[in-house]
Amino acid sequence: MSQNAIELRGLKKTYAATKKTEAKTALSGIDLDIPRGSIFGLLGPNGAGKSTLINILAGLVKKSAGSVNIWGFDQDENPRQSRAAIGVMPQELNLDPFFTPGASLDMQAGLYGVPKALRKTDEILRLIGLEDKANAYARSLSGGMRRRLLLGKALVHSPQILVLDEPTAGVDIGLRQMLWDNVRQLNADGMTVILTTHYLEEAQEMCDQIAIIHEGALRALDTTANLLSKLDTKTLVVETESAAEISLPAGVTQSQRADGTLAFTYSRSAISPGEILDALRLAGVKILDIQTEQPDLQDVFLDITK
Ligand SMILES: Nc1ncnc2c1ncn2[C@@H]1O[C@H](COP(=O)(O)OP(=O)(O)OP(=O)(O)O)[C@@H](O)[C@H]1O
Repeated sequence: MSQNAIELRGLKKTYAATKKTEAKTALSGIDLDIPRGSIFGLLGPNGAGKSTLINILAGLVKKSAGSVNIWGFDQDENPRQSRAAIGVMPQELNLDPFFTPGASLDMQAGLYGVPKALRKTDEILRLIGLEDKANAYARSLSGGMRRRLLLGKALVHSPQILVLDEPTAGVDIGLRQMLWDNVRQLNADGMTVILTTHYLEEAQEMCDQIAIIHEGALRALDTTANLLSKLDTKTLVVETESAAEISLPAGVTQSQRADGTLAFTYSRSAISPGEILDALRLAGVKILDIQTEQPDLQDVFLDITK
């Protein structure tokens, strides 16, 4: 059996034209393997095609071409099994206001055909910290509690793969921490996690592997560490006592930051920070403090999607 949780080949999606809108190609042929057991980040600017991809995985949007294999099951040949392998926490808070969290989880389990004896309603309520709200109406829950309930609903059928679409958009730090603790725990217990987020620091911290999509195409796919090491630029930040005319090695750009420090950006494969410091000394600049800055995921992202 395949060692990948998800395998996509030539995945395309074109939304049909309507009276008001032209046809729109959201995915233009994606080949992608997502390894089992990983926390995988799907990143891209607004409109890149992330939600389309996730909705195709969830069986909510019909692909135009290509193949989707989920946990070894081809989506066209085995739609039921491939759907059962995946749980999706959607972006929108689409909860029925008249259901209690307990009833909501129970009904979702019923929709997935989980027999009553195998339902884990109490266990899930505990995991998402809503055991004391089991019998409260959804409309009385705070936004954060509703989001936790959506996570719970994605888990009722014990899927092998959990998909989180912008799980932390607009949530406070406490809830964000709780969601990530939940996700780490589920992943440690063997669940493959796929997430989209606009918070790049979060992706950098959480994900083993990252795919960047832009305008419907896959632009980068690598481990987070490799993506970060690919960017060759580095910055040396120097606090000086006095300004001076500095004759810098070719390829180094100098700028002044708002706090008065000088920033020198250079290509680390071509220049060493020692060469920049030598140039500063030669110009008679007195150095009070120095630090270097590595590129972060935001730099990688901007480089790829510019
Ligand atoms: N139902 C639809 N009908 C027509 N076009 C659509 C539909 N859904 C999405 N699109 C278009 O497809 C493209 C990709 O949209 P998608 O929602 O997949 O992007 P996204 O990467 O999830 O963006 P965001 O980060 O803003 O959520 C966009 O140009 C969008 O306008």
